[in-house]
Amino acid sequence: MSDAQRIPPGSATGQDPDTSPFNDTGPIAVGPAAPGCKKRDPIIVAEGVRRSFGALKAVDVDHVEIPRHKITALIGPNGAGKTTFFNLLTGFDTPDSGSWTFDGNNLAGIRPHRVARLGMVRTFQLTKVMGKLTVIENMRLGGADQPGEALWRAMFPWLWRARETELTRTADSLLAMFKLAEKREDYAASLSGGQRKLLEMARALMAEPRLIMLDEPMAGVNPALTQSLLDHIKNLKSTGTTVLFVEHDMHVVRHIADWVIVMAEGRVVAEGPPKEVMQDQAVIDAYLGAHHDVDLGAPEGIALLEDVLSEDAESVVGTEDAGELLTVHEEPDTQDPYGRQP
Ligand SMILES: Nc1ncnc2c1ncn2[C@@H]1O[C@H](COP(=O)(O)OP(=O)(O)OP(=O)(O)O)[C@@H](O)[C@H]1O
Repeated sequence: MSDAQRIPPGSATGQDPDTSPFNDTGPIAVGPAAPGCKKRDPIIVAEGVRRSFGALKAVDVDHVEIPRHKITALIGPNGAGKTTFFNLLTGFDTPDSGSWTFDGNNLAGIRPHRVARLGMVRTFQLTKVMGKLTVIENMRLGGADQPGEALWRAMFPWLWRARETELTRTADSLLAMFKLAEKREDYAASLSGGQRKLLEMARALMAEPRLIMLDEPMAGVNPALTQSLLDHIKNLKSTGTTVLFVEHDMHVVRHIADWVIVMAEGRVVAEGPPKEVMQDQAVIDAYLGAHHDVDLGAPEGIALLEDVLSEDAESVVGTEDAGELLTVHEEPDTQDPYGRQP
């Protein structure tokens, strides 16, 4: 299925992720899963991407492909190079060598705002919302910037007003979905850490990305919001948006990821479907470390790991919000924020 058939993210509420046309369940990889394996339909293809800081090889990726219309988790121990890899792919940092394409476009050397305009948008581990702007002002800033917009605005102010009205309608619809409507006029600085994460994700969706990259979306999010954030991520996939996210909470990874890529010391050491990856010896050695004796292939092993994770303040495991993801959403939002008729 092509990206042209995508549904804008803001209009996803009420759609059942399990019946979405984008939920094709065929194999993701061509052949067996292995580090650097080829995908049937990759949206990102990265080749020989390396970045060192002094003697430290922070990223040393030979080849990796990110599958289109899937949720891919990038996991690995602290310092594995995950955020640096995100920074490189999105133009926030420059590699020593390497190339990568997004939907066939070569992105090496392309600056972050142009990467975003091409449809690849990211959020940050430490949110970058503008504290001195209100929530709605932050949202409007995220709207996809149209070519020649400044000129447009100066010469045809009435056209700009129409565009601003459209942006505001989209923003309000996304704020409602992310349960931030009541905070619309508040300064972003007054939001909790978790609410800022939601705002950053909602703002990223204003650009109607084809790929959204989320750096630790759950960190700092209160358990009451975690479930709805997980639902939003699943919903994005059902609208045809590809998701790549960095996450430490294995419970989250296991529940929402279609594919997992494991990094350690800058390299891709394993990849595959979540269940398989969590039984991989390289992952157990590199990532699960102290819990290497836990058998993740057995229910007892998983229960034991969940006990360990439940002691982690950021984990939803063991909280009342843990459990299966909701696939039925409260009130379907019949208003399309992009103004289209059903
Ligand atoms: N600007 C920088 N200058 C020097 N070293 C850096 C810089 N950015 C990252 N590093 C180092 O590169 C390595 C990879 O860091 P990175 O933040 O990408 O890891 P990570 O996998 O995202 O870790 P975490 O899970 O803790 O966020 C680390 O050893 C880090 O200290």
